[in-house]
Amino acid sequence: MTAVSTAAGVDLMTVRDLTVRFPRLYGNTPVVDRVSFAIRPGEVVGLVGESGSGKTLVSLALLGLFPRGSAVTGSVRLRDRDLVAASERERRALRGRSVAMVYQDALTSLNPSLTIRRQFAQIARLGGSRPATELLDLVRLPDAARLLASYPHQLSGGQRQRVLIAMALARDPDLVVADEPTTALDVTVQAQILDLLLRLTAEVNFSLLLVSHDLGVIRHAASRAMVMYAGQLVEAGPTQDLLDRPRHRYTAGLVAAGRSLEAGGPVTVIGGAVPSPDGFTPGCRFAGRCDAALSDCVEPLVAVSEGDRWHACRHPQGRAS
Ligand SMILES: Nc1ncnc2c1ncn2[C@@H]1O[C@H](COP(=O)(O)OP(=O)(O)OP(=O)(O)O)[C@@H](O)[C@H]1O
Repeated sequence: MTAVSTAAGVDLMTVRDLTVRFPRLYGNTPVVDRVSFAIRPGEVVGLVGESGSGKTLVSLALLGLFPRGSAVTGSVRLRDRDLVAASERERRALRGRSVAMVYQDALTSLNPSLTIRRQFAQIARLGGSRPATELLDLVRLPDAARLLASYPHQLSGGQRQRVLIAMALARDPDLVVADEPTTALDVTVQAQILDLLLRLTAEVNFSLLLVSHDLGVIRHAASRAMVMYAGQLVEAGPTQDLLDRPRHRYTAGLVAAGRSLEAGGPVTVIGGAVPSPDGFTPGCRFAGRCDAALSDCVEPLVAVSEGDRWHACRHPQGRAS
């Protein structure tokens, strides 16, 4: 495992040996296994990995969110506070203020029965330091009066995602965790939202952890990238180096899979790492092999080892044999 280490005292967030288990489900087998990295102020870091590799659990841990039934060890230090050791009350106080999250699907993240104005008001009650109109301006949403009076379903996907980003910035966080922030959007809107997020990191001055299965997004946006596989951080480093000269064979597989997809090549096999009482079982989460065409696939790109071979993969459900 390659840990990212930076000079002590400079880092904003330092994760050391973060391990997450679900004892009642998987016994002693961790689903996140001794993950260590650091994020510096103002830095954009990419986190990639196949479905089920642990990206979301790591992202949530940065907000001090630990799912029910999980047993968490290691440390997640935000400046001088350890979120793992902190009480739930302390974690709640830090959440949103120091670290905020932008989720993939704005439609489900926003409350469908409240106007955007009411949703901003709720955040203001939690201690939001910027008025809604200023936040909407920041995310380049014109016509604030009309927008604030709207319900989420009355906005376009891109507008909703901008609203979500505005809400994440309401309390001036030091770190924003964006979990697949553009995946649910049209391709042209994806690029706009990504560029907006990047511009805001400099303008508003926050660090960004960008979780994505899309290597193009990571290459474009992140100066440093980390790769997760089966719960472990298997490789980390400057993005360009990591993607051009991957050292870990999973990263090499992921890069090759990405190229195959870009070239419009066929998508062959789905795979994943399924935690079981005996440890991680490499293989498909749903079934064995699949020769589905790309157009039949519905899940984000993953790559999988099958012996020494690596494959471009998408969701094969219904097509697996
Ligand atoms: N609340 C939970 N209870 C039990 N197991 C969980 C829970 N959350 C995650 N897991 C398991 O932990 C592993 C890592 O999950 P996680 O959601 O972090 O993966 P991921 O890399 O974010 O995947 P995806 O890209 O599909 O979102 C998976 O095997 C998942 O089934």
